[in-house]
Amino acid sequence: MRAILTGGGTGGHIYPALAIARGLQNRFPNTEILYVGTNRGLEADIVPKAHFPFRAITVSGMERKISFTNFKVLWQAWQGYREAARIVKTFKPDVVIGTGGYVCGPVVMAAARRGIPTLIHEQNALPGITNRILSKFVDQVAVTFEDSLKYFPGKAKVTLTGLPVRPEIMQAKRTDALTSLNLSGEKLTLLVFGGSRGARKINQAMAEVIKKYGNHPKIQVLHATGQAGYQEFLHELTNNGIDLDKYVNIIIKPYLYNMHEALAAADLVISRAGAATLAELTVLGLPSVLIPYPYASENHQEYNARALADRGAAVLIKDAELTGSKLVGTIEGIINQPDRLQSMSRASQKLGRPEALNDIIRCVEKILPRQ
Ligand SMILES: CC(=O)N[C@H]1[C@@H](OP(=O)(O)OP(=O)(O)OC[C@H]2O[C@@H](n3ccc(=O)[nH]c3=O)[C@H](O)[C@@H]2O)O[C@H](CO)[C@@H](O)[C@@H]1O
Repeated sequence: MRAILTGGGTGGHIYPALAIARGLQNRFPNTEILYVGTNRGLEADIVPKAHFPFRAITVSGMERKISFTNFKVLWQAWQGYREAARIVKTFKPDVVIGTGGYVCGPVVMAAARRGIPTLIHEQNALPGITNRILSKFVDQVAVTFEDSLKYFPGKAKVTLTGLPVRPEIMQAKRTDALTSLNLSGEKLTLLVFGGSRGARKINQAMAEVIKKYGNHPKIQVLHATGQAGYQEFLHELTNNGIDLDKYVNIIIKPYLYNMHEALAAADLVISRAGAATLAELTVLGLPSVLIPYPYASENHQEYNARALADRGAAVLIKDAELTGSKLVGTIEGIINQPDRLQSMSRASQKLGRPEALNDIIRCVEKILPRQ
């Protein structure tokens, strides 16, 4: 079996593609993978490190208004299409799988035009433009959120699969995680982070939360500021008269490399609303306060957050409305009613899709020619 995976720009498109590549190799031993991306996207760095062969094509994103740059982009798209068509012709894949981002366009189109089975995976509740266009040409569309089904009208070929999460996230044990993170088993754990790069706005609001819960007998906080915001946040705390050395129940880190343990230890999560984060929260049935990143393309994080908030699994706070006191008030409103925490947790669990990877692989099987 030979498969081309394509998707790129940000980690949000690349990690699902890598998970699917590994899933295919487990299901079909001897699967040969080729990953097609661009040299400018993060995939050029991440994919070779994940030990998959990588080929780059020329392609870049359109501006959303008519401009000279767009003519250049169209010319590049045509070049990219020809490069993709050559790669598809020589690699002779049995299936081509796209996970979003501009680079998917020419690669998946080139395969579809040659009659090669194609599948795309959409991570967000509001689908990206490339996937919306490609959905008209591919054999299967796998989606993460029920809310995005309406953007893909060809029902027969659209399947709600969810987004694969890292295996260690489902395996981590709470008691081991608490010990490893130096947290207490007697306190309620608030886990706070702002997506993989952190979020300044969330950090700013957290100063008040830390002031409120510093040395609280029943509550502890694990907060990842993002690498870039760490020093600034520590200064902010000092300026607010907060001396972290005096608080035994507050842990501040630049980044959580052991997110599987942090999630296993958490009772309530405060974060942005990226698709991977939400897949992790729901697979574990974690309740959350979500503050969508407002500058994500077409504000898609708000749609992701609403998919949870509308079903009672999360409380949504708009970034523009976020203040320290609003965050404290929202947290208090949840943790002071034990029933609410539990009902949010049950609603979150209902949305979790621990079988996401297997379901995506089953979609691939459906379109493969009979062996
Ligand atoms: C800013 C932006 O446009 N982000 C988009 C990007 O997500 P992006 O990949 O930036 O963000 P996600 O929330 O999807 O994932 C963040 C990942 O980082 C991990 N993590 C985070 C902090 C930390 O300290 N340690 C750690 O391990 C989280 O567990 C999660 O697995 O692609 C996703 C899928 O298309 C979109 O839904 C997001 O909106």
